[in-house]
Amino acid sequence: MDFPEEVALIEIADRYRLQELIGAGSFGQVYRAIDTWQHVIVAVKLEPCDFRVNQLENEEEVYGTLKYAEGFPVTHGFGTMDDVNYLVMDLLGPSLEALFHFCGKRFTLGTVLRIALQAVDRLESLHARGYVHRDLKPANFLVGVGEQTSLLYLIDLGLAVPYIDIVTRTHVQYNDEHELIGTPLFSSINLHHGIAHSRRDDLISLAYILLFFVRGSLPWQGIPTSVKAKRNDQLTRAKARAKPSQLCKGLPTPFCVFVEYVMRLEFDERPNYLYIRNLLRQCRSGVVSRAGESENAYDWEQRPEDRGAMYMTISCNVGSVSKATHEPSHPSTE
Ligand SMILES: Nc1ncnc2c1ncn2[C@@H]1O[C@H](COP(=O)(O)OP(=O)(O)OP(=O)(O)O)[C@@H](O)[C@H]1O
Repeated sequence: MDFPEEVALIEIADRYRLQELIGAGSFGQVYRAIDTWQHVIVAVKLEPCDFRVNQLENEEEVYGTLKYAEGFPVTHGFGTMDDVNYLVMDLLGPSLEALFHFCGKRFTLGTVLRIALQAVDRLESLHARGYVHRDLKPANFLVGVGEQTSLLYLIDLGLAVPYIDIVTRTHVQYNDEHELIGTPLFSSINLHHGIAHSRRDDLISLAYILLFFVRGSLPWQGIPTSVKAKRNDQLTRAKARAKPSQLCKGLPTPFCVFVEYVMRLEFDERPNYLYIRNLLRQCRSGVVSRAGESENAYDWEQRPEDRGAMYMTISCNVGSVSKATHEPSHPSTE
């Protein structure tokens, strides 16, 4: 489908009139749109049918299994129009990537822990349905809109795959011949070694994301992230050198215990989400009692007068600092 300059001329499925581009990744473009039947605003993700790998159908299917789970957008339609696949879903707010930039590229520990507790819940929900996400990064966590601005959503399930074999109902077999999929900055060392992605790798990515938020950077940032083996060796070595105790320097002990725990998980081990939540809660009670920090505000909510400007600045999440490696045969974007 050739897009006219004026996107507002495009109506998807004779119903969803595109208004504005609000996000773009390696796979598709996401538009704010108006549902002309229900008169509500929605998000429409578009993916060219002739794209090298079509993922939108998979994404729709995985969202379908999460219909009643908190913190995942509800989908309202999927189909093909001309040569474009479309997925209609709830419109959400800015991503943690955009909010991180808005807050000067660092979050306080209090905000990181609030994010962490919700993110663990999202992963538990997804894993309970038999899927691993495989592309966790700040751009894939969004806050809600309206009454839901405190709720963290997990999106972009196009790369999600089952970790349970549907025939045998057992965990998929260990295999170390996989290409790296996902976002190299946040991928676990297991994935650099070619090991199949399992639940532990989602949790390790989450740990890296949280460390990135609270430290402002990761030690291996800046190392080129091409899938070419040699360059990944460099990245793998840098990750291996960074011990949890160093990564967590200055952070409360339970946070370090959490990072060590997820890094020690076995390939097919069920993570103890309750244990993780308890560790994070222990950190949180320390933070709240020490700093007298407001229980209910994220960093980006601290100055309500900035909120309008914030939404103006970050309403268009086009582009991303951390792009994914989605397909083995194509080098990752950096
Ligand atoms: N439901 C939504 N509401 C509001 N914004 C959204 C929604 N879904 C996606 N976005 C925005 O669009 C961006 C790209 O979306 P998404 O990650 O689904 O696309 P992608 O092509 O798979 O991206 P990537 O290549 O980064 O994996 C998101 O980071 C987010 O900013």
